[in-house]
Amino acid sequence: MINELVLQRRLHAVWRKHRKIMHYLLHPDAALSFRPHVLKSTHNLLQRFLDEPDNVLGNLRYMAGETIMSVAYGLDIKPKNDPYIQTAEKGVHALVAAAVPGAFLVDMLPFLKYVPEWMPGAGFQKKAKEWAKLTMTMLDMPFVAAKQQFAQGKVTHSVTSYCLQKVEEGTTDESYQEEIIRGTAGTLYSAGSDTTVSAVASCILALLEDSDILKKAQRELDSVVKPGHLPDFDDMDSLPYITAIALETLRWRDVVPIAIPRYLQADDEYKGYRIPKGSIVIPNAWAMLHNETVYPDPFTFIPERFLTNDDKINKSVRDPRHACFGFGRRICPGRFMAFPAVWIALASIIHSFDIKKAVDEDGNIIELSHEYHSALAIVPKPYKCSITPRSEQHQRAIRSAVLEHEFAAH
Ligand code: HEM
Repeated sequence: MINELVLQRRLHAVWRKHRKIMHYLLHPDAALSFRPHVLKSTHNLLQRFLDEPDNVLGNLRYMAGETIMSVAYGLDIKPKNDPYIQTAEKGVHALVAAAVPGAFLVDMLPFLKYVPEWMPGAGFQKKAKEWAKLTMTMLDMPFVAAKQQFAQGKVTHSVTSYCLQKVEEGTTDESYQEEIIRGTAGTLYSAGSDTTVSAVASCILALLEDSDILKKAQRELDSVVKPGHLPDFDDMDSLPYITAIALETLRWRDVVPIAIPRYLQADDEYKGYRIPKGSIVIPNAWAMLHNETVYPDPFTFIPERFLTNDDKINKSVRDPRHACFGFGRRICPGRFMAFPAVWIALASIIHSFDIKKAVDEDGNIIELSHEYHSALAIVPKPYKCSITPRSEQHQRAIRSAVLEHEFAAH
């Protein structure tokens, strides 16, 4: 018991240090400094859709991976089969599988952890070892590369380079220890990749079901973005319908339907109900975001619910960000980067491509199953659709934006 308490305190202290660094580098103003990283991976995503239009989920994963690799470590990735992304994806899958509540009998029956590995049904122990190895590699590999880059003086703005700089300057702040920096960067990857993929992939599903929304959004973009250009963050205030689409996406298919469970450290009370110390409380964000008194017809994708009659964002409708990014001390520290990242990905895809349901060899429309992988963050299962550039000009704008990023890097 005492050992467990000591371990819990130690983990809590580490978590607080991670949060401190994340808060410092990802608060609203600081998050602005990562917008170039986000824009670059968004433009690369558009180019991937030109080259591999059928690989929707794969392309989105690559974009999210590229963003986080550059934000967390300042690493550039290869256009295909990047070893950092591949390693991180394996590590994240291990973490996701282990984090599904109740996926393993040992979650319910803790005494099972004492059962030997060779016993039938004790497969979780073997899995736990494999997963531990994958997550350690995921933490180490990009961190070692980022450290080497830093030592060679090739410094790109990132969470790791900022922290290593603090160490070099001789900071006495205990948060800047190698273990903590490595853990912080690794946590960003595991928390920030599937979540962004989920949001953008869900929105594409919604647009496939209602082509009027896509057309209306394209009209708005055409009236704001100059021909031959791509949307930018500066356009956000002029594109309320795109913002409404992003908000509706985060509400409609809430990425993390139930937030991280909490363990009550003291007795509490809610609406007359006593909640004793030691209880586990699980915030149900899904219920909040599908409450029909707040959001009428909650299972239908209706971006207009967030607009006034004169097409401005309606401040009197509850913003889904009050629930979709979690609550209290564990609220998503990446939220000030995450929302703009989802927004620019959606604006750019909608601006550049026509998106339609796919047809089979006989010309029949392939309907969508809307199936999701169930984990802490839900992600749509791979689906087929047709993504084609809206014109030659849109295609050229994508290729030249990607080239500009390449020139800027050299
Ligand atoms: C649409 C995108 C995203 C959504 C919907 C989302 C949502 C969430 C939610 C609901 C939580 C749990 C909060 C709670 O239990 O109260 C969380 C945690 C977290 N998120 Fe996000 N997130 C997104 C993107 C990101 C990004 C891009 C990053 C990193 C740059 C990030 C970093 C984190 C971290 C590190 C945690 C763990 C916090 C902790 O354990 O204290 N998230 N996120």
